Amino acid sequence: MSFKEKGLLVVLSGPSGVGKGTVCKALRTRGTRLKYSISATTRKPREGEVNGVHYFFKTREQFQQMIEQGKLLEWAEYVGNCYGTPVDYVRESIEAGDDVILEIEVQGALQVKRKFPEALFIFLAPPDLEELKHRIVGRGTESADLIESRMMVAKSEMELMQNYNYVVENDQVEKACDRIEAIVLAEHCRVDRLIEKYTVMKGNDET
Ligand SMILES: Nc1nc2c(ncn2[C@@H]2O[C@H](COP(=O)(O)OP(=O)(O)O)[C@@H](O)[C@H]2O)c(=O)[nH]1
Ligand SMILES: Nc1ncnc2c1ncn2[C@@H]1O[C@H](COP(=O)(O)OP(=O)(O)O)[C@@H](O)[C@H]1O
Repeated sequence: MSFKEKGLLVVLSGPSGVGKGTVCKALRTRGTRLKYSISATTRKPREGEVNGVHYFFKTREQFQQMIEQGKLLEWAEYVGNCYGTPVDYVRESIEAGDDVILEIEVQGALQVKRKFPEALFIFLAPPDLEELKHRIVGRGTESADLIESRMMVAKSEMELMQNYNYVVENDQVEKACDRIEAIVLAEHCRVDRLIEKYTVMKGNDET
């Protein structure tokens, strides 16, 4: 008998503006074998964002209903808006043996850690806080007030990086992608070795 390998849940987290979205997009372009969960949010769509592609855009009432109906694996309020991960997509993909990546903020990542301790937690870190601010300003999607709020949150989020399995510096997008791919591959090898070990043990038991 052999054990069926489930997919990995990869949680990529880190402060706003560090480059989570950019790195995930680059991983997709490379064709890295990961499925991307689409979050629900009460934030208004930015220009060019499409419902069901970038986010599922919800009203506060609809979001509250999702929480009450247990439809979210985790959720968090972040700079005045709610964000959450629909649970069904994650569970079904993992059961089917597919790896899933969540690109979420730090509070949500801590909730996933309580529910899915076996997930792989990767903290994406900026080279320094000056560069982080530079990236948020450069993106041009936030007002001055919101930039300051996001920087305040970022500083407290940086203190939580010790809760993660890995810290990946996003100095250059392609290098960050290489590091993430290597971490996922190493985790698969580790799980493969464990499966092999337990399959042999079980075989010995049965003889
Ligand atoms: N907890 C949680 N955070 C999320 C989720 N989806 C997105 N986020 C995070 O919410 C924060 C704000 O997202 P957004 O408004 O799209 O801004 P941006 O990611 O900084 O461009 C980011 O740190 C996202 O990673 C989710 O489903 N759950
Ligand atoms: N390694 C990098 N070097 C320079 N700029 C980057 C890097 N990664 C991302 N950026 C830029 O930083 C800004 C924020 O990136 P984004 O992916 O939106 O961050 P997040 O999803 O973490 O909020 C974008 O303008 C993006 O082009």
